[in-house]
Amino acid sequence: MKIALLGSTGSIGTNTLEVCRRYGIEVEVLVAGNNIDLLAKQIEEFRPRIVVSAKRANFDAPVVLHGQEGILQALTMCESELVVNALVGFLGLRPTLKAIELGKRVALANKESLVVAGKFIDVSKLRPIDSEHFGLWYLLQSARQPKRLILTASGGALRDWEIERIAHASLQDVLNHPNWSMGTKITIDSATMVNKLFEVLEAYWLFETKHIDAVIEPSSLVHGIVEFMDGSTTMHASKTDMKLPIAYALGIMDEPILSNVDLLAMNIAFRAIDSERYPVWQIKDALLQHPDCGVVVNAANEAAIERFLKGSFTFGDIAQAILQAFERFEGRVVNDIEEIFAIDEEVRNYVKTL
Ligand SMILES: NC(=O)C1=CN([C@@H]2O[C@H](COP(=O)(O)OP(=O)(O)OC[C@H]3O[C@@H](n4cnc5c(N)ncnc54)[C@H](OP(=O)(O)O)[C@@H]3O)[C@@H](O)[C@H]2O)C=CC1
Ligand SMILES: CC(=O)[C@@H](O)[C@H](O)COP(=O)(O)O
Ligand SMILES: [Mn+2]
Repeated sequence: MKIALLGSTGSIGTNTLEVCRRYGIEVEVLVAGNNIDLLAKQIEEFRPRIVVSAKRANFDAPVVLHGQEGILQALTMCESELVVNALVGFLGLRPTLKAIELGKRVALANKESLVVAGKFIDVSKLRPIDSEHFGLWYLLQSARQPKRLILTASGGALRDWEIERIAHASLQDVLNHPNWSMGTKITIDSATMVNKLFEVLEAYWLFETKHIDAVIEPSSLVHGIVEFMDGSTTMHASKTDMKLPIAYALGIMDEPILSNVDLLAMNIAFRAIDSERYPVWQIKDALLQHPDCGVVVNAANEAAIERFLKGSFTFGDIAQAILQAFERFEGRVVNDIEEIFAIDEEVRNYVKTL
């Protein structure tokens, strides 16, 4: 089997390459952004036929492309039937759509694709990499009737902070995730709880139910929970290591991928998600009622994070921008995929004015 890997230099990308290394999977395409040095090392080891970087650069590969158009060209040119989309943000949407249009399957880490355009994505072509959705998928293999799907959240870096201090947390504070080592953007999303808001929408598109909720599980050892009609509740537990969901998404199953959790070291307790600590959580039900507004929340979040990283927004401003954008663009219905791109731009421009 060979794969096209988009986002090879990131947290999911490097974990994917570890899985490829371990199970001898050929990598036909490597796509990265600006981490040219790491990309060059990956090329030396995996010898891909096609390489794409954000900006024009020289690499030792038969085909070298660049930019977002280069990613789409690489997908068209490659033979791989499986594309791992580990790009971060809205930028990942066109590659997801293109891969599906070309008849390929997508191992999807780029949750933003589903958040903004779930309505236009054939989910039967997807294998979810997100740990909670992998956990839910695992639990849903039984033929029994589920009643409610529950995602777990770590609570993020600020989960034990006094609420009054949170609005002025620094980037360094926010990046101190308690359990997972991930890219900057998703780690910020974890601290605002936007990540879980996105995962609720992701679960809605993947599993076609609105009976979805989330709770905090501070150790991140339980990933997904299913309540069944008969009164049973099952939970998926595994170590905080993305190689398990990634391996399954690559078709490697029932292998000793990870060691099991140490039951005697587990101390599982659940907490409710509090909208005072995580203001974005107040729109969770409204967003499930209006899933087309995922594009609004995503664009506001990406534009607000950009301002936070540049210093013109505080951490607290991120949630406020999302809530204001959600109110302003309330109930938007999206009729076709090009409208997604138009709304995305409109919302980003709106956040610039705040
Ligand atoms: N990390 C995790 O454990 C999990 C992540 N996810 C999701 O997976 C996705 C990736 O997350 P993560 O790996 O943490 O993110 P990272 O920031 O670690 O990696 C992002 C990748 O995208 C590449 N990239 C960024 N901009 C461009 C561009 N313009 N052109 C080409 N490539 C680009 C980066 O390249 P470069 O670094 O070279 O600039 C990097 O390879 C996100 O959607 C996230 O929400 C979901 C569940 C768990
Ligand atoms: C590993 C993974 O799937 C992430 O999405 C993780 O869930 C983020 O942590 P939070 O639970 O803090 O959002
Ligand atoms: Mn997750």
